[in-house]
Amino acid sequence: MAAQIIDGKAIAAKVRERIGSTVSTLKEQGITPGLAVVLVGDDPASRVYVGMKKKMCIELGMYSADHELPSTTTEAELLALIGQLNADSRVHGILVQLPLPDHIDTDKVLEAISPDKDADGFHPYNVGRLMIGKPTFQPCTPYGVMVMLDEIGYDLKGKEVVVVGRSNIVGKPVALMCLSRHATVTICHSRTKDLPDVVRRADVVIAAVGKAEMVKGDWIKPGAVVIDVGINRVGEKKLVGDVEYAAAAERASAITPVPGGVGPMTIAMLLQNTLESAQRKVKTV
Ligand SMILES: NC(=O)C1=CN([C@@H]2O[C@H](COP(=O)(O)OP(=O)(O)OC[C@H]3O[C@@H](n4cnc5c(N)ncnc54)[C@H](OP(=O)(O)O)[C@@H]3O)[C@@H](O)[C@H]2O)C=CC1
Ligand SMILES: Nc1nc(=O)c2c([nH]1)NC[C@@H]1CN(c3ccc(C(=O)N[C@@H](CCC(=O)O)C(=O)O)cc3)C=[N+]21
Repeated sequence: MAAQIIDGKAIAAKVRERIGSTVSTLKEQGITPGLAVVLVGDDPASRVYVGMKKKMCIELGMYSADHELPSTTTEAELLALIGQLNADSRVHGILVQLPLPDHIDTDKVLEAISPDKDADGFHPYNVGRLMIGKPTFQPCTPYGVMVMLDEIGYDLKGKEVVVVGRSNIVGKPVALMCLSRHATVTICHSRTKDLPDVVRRADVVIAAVGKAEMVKGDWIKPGAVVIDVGINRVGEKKLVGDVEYAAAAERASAITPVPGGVGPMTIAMLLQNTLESAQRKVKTV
């Protein structure tokens, strides 16, 4: 049976529509949710993402503040900008696009962002909240994966989830979110033994490795759900995921495509986090 294709583009559009109407209500109360995006250097892919974020912010009626800095920006200059954005009452969410140039200490920068404006959910305070099961800002990509599973009505309780990849921005947080929904979770990485056999146990496979089509179709248990977070450029223009899509789609019950899967959800959830931040502020003033 052909797999259901989980249309991230369509689900993201739905999420944005909901955000848009809540933004209108907030504006009537005199609050415009605002997102600041900081880009250091001129990585072309980063530029594309930053452009998409800005466009969507404006479409939804949010305030958008963009800061594009040269790659020669010092750590002190970047920290000073973050200090300004922390203090700026128009800004409810701050995102510093990663990766940063090598001469800048990424951890230091992420920790400088006020935890109550941390739209990426990367600050140790928010990571800790997620760890103890009391999330405030949830990292966008894993949050988007959860919304996709909700959208297809998939209940994780008691299911075997195998996450391939253990990064702080995808693998670890997505594993914690599945755990909090009562899945039995295995996290794999570059030193995992017999990866194909581990993946074969999975009711849900979440691939976040960054290696084109490394998860093979015949590793997928028939009927499993496949979430492909990977974005790999092959050749000039083509994008592929971390999963061998065509072969996996023959066995899976549902699968996310690349492009048009998890990627668009990430941006939608960034806007959602900014909105939630503005809403929390309304409650405290
Ligand atoms: N769709 C979206 O919105 C987003 C997509 N991405 C994409 O997701 C992918 C992963 O990103 P990210 O988490 O940042 O990547 P990282 O490079 O930070 O992490 C990759 C992980 O994969 C593991 N790994 C590498 N090789 C293997 C292997 N042969 N077998 C098993 N595990 C392996 C690494 O293991 P170890 O820890 O042992 O080194 C590491 O834990 C990338 O393609 C990225 O572009 C990322 C963010 C958002
Ligand atoms: N502080 C920070 N937060 C991030 O969330 C962050 C980051 N830095 N650095 C880079 C990664 C990557 N990332 C993506 C977001 C959207 C798509 C996306 O929308 N992709 C489209 C394709 C877009 C294209 O054609 O290039 C899709 O999958 O359909 C992809 C990747 C966010 N990241």
